[in-house]
Amino acid sequence: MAKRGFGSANGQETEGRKKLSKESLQRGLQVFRFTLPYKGKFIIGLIFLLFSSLTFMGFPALTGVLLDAATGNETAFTQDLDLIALALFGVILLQGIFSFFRVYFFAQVSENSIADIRKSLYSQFMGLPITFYEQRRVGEITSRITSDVSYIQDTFSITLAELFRQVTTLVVGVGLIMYYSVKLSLFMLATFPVLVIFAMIFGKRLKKLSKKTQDELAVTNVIVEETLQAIQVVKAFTNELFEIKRYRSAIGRSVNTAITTSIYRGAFISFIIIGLFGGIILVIWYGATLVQRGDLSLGELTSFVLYTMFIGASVAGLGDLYAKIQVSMGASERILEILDMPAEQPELGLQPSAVRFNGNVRYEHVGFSYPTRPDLQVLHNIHFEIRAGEKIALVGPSGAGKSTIVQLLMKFYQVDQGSIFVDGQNINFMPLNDLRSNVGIVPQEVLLFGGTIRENIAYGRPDATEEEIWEAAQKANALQFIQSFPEAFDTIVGERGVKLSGGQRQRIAIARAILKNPAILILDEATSSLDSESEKLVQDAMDELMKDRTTIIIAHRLATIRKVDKILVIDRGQIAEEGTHDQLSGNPNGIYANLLKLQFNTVE
Ligand SMILES: Nc1ncnc2c1ncn2[C@@H]1O[C@H](COP(=O)(O)OP(=O)(O)OP(=O)(O)O)[C@@H](O)[C@H]1O
Repeated sequence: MAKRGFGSANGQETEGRKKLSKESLQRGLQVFRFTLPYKGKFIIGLIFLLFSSLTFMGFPALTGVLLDAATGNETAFTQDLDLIALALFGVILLQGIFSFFRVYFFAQVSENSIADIRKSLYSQFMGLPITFYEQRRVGEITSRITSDVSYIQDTFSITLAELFRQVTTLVVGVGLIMYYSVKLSLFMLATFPVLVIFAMIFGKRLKKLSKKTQDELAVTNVIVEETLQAIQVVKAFTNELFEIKRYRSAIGRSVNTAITTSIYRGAFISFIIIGLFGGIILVIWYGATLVQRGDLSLGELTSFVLYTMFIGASVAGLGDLYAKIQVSMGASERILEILDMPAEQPELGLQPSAVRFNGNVRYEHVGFSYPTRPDLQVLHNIHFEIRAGEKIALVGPSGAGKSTIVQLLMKFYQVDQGSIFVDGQNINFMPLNDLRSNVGIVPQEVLLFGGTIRENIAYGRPDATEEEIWEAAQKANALQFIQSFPEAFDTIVGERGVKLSGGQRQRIAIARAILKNPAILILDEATSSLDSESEKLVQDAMDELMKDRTTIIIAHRLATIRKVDKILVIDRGQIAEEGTHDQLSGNPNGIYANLLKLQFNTVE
């Protein structure tokens, strides 16, 4: 039952951490185009960042001067300890103020540009064709707008500033220590490469283990996600214990890996502590000998040691920043890849279409295979015509291609062979908005959005008035049950609301379609049968909806389609028979007559 590999959103984090190549960097950096509208604020933020980094670098120097003044060393620019201490306060105060503005301006840039990225992504999601969604998991797509975007947000708000700060610290710091003592600086810098090489080897191993821990955790999350989604199945098969055991052993594995990882992490941290502080002890020791020889003052040594610590911290920080940048470059590549995909209709208008069709539909020798399964031809030479206002029914065995025929009319997919015409116009050369706003659909499985019944009906036409909604509900035979709820049209439905029955949901869908008032209607009959009273209410509502509209009914119960103008029997992607109910049932060897017999017997 478990869908292995589902919910890979967690794995994405590590997956996306590719090595930075020149091309990936160039591509990834394009995400900065979203900060362009805020470049003024970005530059101001950068200036404050520079100020705050530089003032911070004044702190060790002044501390050294304070010590030199205290020990009566002539090199101090003043011997007034109070004044130097005040200057130290001043530096820290300035640093605090600059930091405030840096955070404030960077937040403005990052929040606004991240919001812009999210808006663009969502608009793009709305505009991408159905095939995009068929080739990807929903979890994978949503992680673009959730986790990938947050990686970039981190970059805009923290990582970039940190990078800038660390580099400034490194450059200015190395310059300053050179100024204090070239000898000591060279001695200090000689200890660094050793530390860095060790840290890199350790770090790599740790990264691998962390990935393994994450993957193990992802597996446990998949179990929770799946079983909670399909809790009814778990309970129906009394597999609770089985699932508990499965979850427990997955958790056990993840704990074991996490503990092994923590040993490495602990070792890594102690290495850094011992290595780094060991290095500092060496520097202090060598520095002390220089002080003893009179080559360096005590204050200078103190400043030197403080700068060394700053430099050490920024080198250590840079590795972490590099990893973060890798992740966000990966995330930005994935986001840009989606933004650069061709949308279904580039002209996606915000205005509803004003074009009104008559409803003449013609399929001319249509052949089709789904883009996801190009080797399987689903439709062959489908050829028929419906004149405005006529009603036709598509019948045939499951998997014959009935739904595919109507999906092509909505242009969810492009036909491979032949063409489809609406009012004599090839739908390939027609604005999608015009086409789809003239086609209404009442699907088999009605999906309601979380919200009120009113909102769900108004989905057919968001600008509908209260009276129109009321009228549509009445025509759809839905008014009675809606008014039986204490909250009537304000009743919340959907996942966290009242659960409506199949027949009630269908009538909401019919009310939606009535509001939309399309020239062409597609009725996909529900396979699960309703009780006879509900069935009659739904059927009456459908009859009302079909009035004066071209209608295509995907029929599962043949009793409901006796009055249609034409029945097309679809078999293995072809029109096997065509005619009225009387014509088709008169042919005892025909598929339709046999289907009729079969259903008749089943009903009996
Ligand atoms: N999105 C899709 N991608 C790939 N193949 C598909 C897709 N949808 C349907 N198919 C395949 O196309 C064929 C026709 O399916 P279709 O849903 O049109 O049949 P149907 O007659 O409507 O069946 P039913 O009565 O069970 O709804 C089937 O073989 C099905 O597996």
